[in-house]
Amino acid sequence: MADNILELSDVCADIDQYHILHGVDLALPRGELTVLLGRNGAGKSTTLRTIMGLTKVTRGELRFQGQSIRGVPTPAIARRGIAFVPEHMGIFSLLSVRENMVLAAIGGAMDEARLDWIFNLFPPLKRFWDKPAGTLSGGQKQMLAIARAVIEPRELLLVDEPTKGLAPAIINDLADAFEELKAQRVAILLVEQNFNFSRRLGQSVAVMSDGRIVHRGRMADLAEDEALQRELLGLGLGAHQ
Ligand SMILES: Nc1ncnc2c1ncn2[C@@H]1O[C@H](COP(=O)(O)OP(=O)(O)OP(=O)(O)O)[C@@H](O)[C@H]1O
Repeated sequence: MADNILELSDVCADIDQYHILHGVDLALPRGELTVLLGRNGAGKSTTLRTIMGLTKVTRGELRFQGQSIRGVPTPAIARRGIAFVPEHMGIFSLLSVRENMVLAAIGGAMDEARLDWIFNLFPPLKRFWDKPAGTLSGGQKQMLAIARAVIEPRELLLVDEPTKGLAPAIINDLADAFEELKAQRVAILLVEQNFNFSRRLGQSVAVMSDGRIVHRGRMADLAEDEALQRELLGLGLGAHQ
């Protein structure tokens, strides 16, 4: 059997009275970056929130490191080693970059060596260390949000659309940082709409449609198959430029 860090089988989830996930089957290989693709409204963000225990699961099973996390409270899921960077990043605008990081570290103490590694990953955070997070650019805020998620060693990182609204140069810096996280063998589930970014980083890929996974495989195979991209994602030639 493949060595999967997280497995979802037949997961159904509701938001209020709405059925949003309709039987999600997903397996994340340990130490790999998996991209979750799909059109707007397919259920990608809801899948991440469901893994974190933030939606009501009505059917199915979620296993992290072989153990069920269905019904486990969100803080306990985080303590088991899953970090979540939501689309809106969850940083504190009025607090400094340093204060944001201190709040993210368990017990408030930051490991010096780990902080050096983070500064190397995201140099602007060192430059703006004592500045309010609200004064950072969009890309720098995204860097801070990811840095907060990895200030403690993590087994699995869930990141929702980190490139949304960012300029190409910053997207490139973010891609470099994800390469470094991959090199550390952190498993990552990345929700993305930017196919070029996804293609560069993804090892495995899953595609969602209408609350289900409709394709799972190697990213290299999907990247080569333009007909499949069109069928699954509606991508035109523009995605390949
Ligand atoms: N709070 C909510 N109340 C009702 N419906 C919701 C709520 N949040 C999401 N939905 C619905 O759930 C479905 C899946 O949304 P979700 O945000 O998970 O999709 P997505 O694939 O991440 O798309 P996007 O890229 O647009 O965020 C959509 O039809 C959306 O309208």
